[in-house]
Amino acid sequence: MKKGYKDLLAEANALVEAVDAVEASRLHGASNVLFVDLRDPREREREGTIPHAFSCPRGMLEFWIDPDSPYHKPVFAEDRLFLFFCASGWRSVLATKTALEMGLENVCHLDGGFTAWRTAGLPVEAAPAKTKA
Ligand SMILES: O=S(=O)([O-])[S-]
Repeated sequence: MKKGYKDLLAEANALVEAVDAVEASRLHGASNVLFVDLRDPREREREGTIPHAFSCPRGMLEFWIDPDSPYHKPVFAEDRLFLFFCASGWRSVLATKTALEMGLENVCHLDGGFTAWRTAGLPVEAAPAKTKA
């Protein structure tokens, strides 16, 4: 392996701002902060999510951020702090590094992810499966 996952994580951790669950809970609810849930829909349905989190499956991140992409989501063009989280913090630190490299300046990730949030006794809401219209 030219560069393994540990190398990628170390590089990202050196660059990216991490917030712990308590710090994240202080940011939660502020209108200029968007919590971005990178987990897959099945993880969200099984575990629930952080209230009002915006769901962006990790695989779509680059395409939803880039305004030149046909899949762009305007929410990523808003002037906000984007707080990325996943289950335990690996996907989110890599995703946050990517978001920074793409030009989003106001970004951080939740150290320990949703697991740390739930373990801290912070609020969780159900994330029901989307029903087809
Ligand atoms: O990417 S992960 O930390 O949720 S396993």
